[in-house]
Amino acid sequence: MEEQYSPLAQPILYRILDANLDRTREGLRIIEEWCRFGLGSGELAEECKHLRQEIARWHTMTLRSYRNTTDDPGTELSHPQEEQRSGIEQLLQANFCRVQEALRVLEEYGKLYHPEMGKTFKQMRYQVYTLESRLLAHQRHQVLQNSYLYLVTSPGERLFAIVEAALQGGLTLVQYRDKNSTDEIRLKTAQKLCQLCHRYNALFLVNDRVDIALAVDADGVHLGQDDIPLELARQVLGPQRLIGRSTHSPEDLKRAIQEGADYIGVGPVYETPTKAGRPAAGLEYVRHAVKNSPIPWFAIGGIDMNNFDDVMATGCERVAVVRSIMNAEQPTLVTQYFLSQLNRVRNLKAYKVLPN
Ligand SMILES: Cc1ncc(COP(=O)(O)OP(=O)(O)O)c(N)n1
Ligand SMILES: Cc1nc(C(=O)O)sc1CCOP(=O)(O)O
Ligand SMILES: [Mg+2]
Repeated sequence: MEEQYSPLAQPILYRILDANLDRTREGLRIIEEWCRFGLGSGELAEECKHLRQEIARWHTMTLRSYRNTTDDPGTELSHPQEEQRSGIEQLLQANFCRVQEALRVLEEYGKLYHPEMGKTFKQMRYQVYTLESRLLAHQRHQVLQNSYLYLVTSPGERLFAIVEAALQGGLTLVQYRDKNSTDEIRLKTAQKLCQLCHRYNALFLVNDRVDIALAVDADGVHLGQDDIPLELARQVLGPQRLIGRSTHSPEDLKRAIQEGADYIGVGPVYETPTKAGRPAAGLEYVRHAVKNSPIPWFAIGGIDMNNFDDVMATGCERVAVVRSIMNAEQPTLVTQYFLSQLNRVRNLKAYKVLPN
């Protein structure tokens, strides 16, 4: 790498560059390990590796030779937040932040070192922003793919306690549904629920309201047939957030898939007081979804422990419930029961005891 002399005292510049080259390489390595071992995504891991190699080309022996760790006051500095990570989400966020900050430093100080360095590191910073979005999207889709039980909430004094109990039972997908509260309450509740779900690495979606989903940084939104068009929601939310769509007929199902829904609701399987007035689409429509939906879908409407086996007998693998969990005396146990039964059916299919 050719060097250009700068007015800044050379050892200082070289130490700044060395420290930040190190920081970006380390941060990217941490992210890469998650892409590889956590997400099993060769493509994302390869991208991190490629970036690390690009950065390594700038990390010359000359720059490294100016390192002076013993006299660096920065090695002693640590923020309490660096000592603790609440989960993988926070760990990744902290490392993306660290990499992006260091790339910005390299972009600015690099201009004093080499005519190409500023431009190169600016480009890399944008590549890292894109990587962060892709990783987040990948992670969300993966959790969705592995979610077989979906809790759609109803308002009530025990809302947070019930959702937390269900999360403790292994729930990974939650939708906040509240038809009557003021927007002020909806926003506050959504914020709290979102934090709660993320603490358990579960996805959090908002019913109907794209604006609230965005405001609380939810993982996505659930739209009904009478809500805003999916295309518009996608424009607002971007490609990395999830969009679910209710469907009540084969035509709805086909359209939702064509419009790019990430998952669909299929129902009501049975008439239900939670959605009073909507006629049941029935098990026949569930059988149609079994054969025709290439994307994840959840049977919904009146599903409880008594009729669960009938629903599963159609070949359905995922269910969404409101009352079965929200009205349960022991939401953790009910969640565990549903999850174990859903698991059992999938295992029977995997071992060919049941047809796929
Ligand atoms: C998973 C899931 N499926 C269907 C619905 C119903 O949505 P919608 O038709 O928009 O009715 P409301 O829930 O808004 O009354 C859902 N919420 N979740
Ligand atoms: C919110 C909702 N949507 C439905 C649909 O078919 O689109 S059925 C439904 C209510 C589901 O509540 P419960 O589990 O209490 O019957
Ligand atoms: Mg709706």
